Amino acid sequence: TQSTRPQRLLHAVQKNATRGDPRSVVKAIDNFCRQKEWAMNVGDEKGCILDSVVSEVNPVTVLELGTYCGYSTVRIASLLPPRAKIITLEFNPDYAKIARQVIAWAGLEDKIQVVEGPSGEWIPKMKEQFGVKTFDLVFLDHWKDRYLPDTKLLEDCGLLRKGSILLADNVICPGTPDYLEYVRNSPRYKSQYFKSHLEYTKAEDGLEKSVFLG
Ligand SMILES: O=C(NCc1cccc(CNc2ccc3[nH]ncc3c2)c1)c1cc(-c2ccc(F)cc2)cc(O)c1O
Ligand SMILES: [Mg+2]
Repeated sequence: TQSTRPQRLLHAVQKNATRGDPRSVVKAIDNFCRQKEWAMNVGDEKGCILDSVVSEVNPVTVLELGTYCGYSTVRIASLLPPRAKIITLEFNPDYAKIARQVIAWAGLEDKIQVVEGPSGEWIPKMKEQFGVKTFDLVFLDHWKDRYLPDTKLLEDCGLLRKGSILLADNVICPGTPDYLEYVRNSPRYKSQYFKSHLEYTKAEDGLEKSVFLG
């Protein structure tokens, strides 16, 4: 039977990256996507912006919406302080299966919890299921029409505190117009756009960083 793109991406990691070396896993995925097949990882250019935001925030609790193959999960987790944790939600079970193996290859299982299911169901359960009080950083990279409803859900569930950072991928391509309008016009957020390019291409894209003001 034909393999899937996530399976081929995992094989490229297992072939080219060093076990236990997260940066080599990131490099192997970027090389695979540049040389072999495009895939919807945040990529190396936007990934550097992600790295700088993570390093600046130094989060203890991170929520990622949309794991895919675990590229940004590994990128973020490799920068976290020792006791910090990242919970990453993935709706597609096939993606989750691959992501767990990519994360294991990077040796970051202890810092990452991959949770399968839709954000709309899991966000209201974060406190009771995972003992989360609030998130220091949320990375939004799932279905683009879910960014706004899930942001409102995070607010309503009391999962954001004064100073929590939302970092959203793809605000230009594919685009998240309703989300952008909300975080840029709401008095409850201070927003900043980081212009970049769609992963592995010359098309414009960018990340929107929004600070929750409480
Ligand atoms: O659409 C995108 N990513 C999201 C996505 C997409 C498919 C499946 C899932 C299933 N995972 C999922 C779903 C719902 C969920 N709820 N909670 C968790 C959760 C997880 C997620 C995307 C597209 C492009 C892109 C494509 C084509 C093109 F030409 C230009 C650009 C570039 C990106 O960087 C992208 O991130
Ligand atoms: Mg994305």
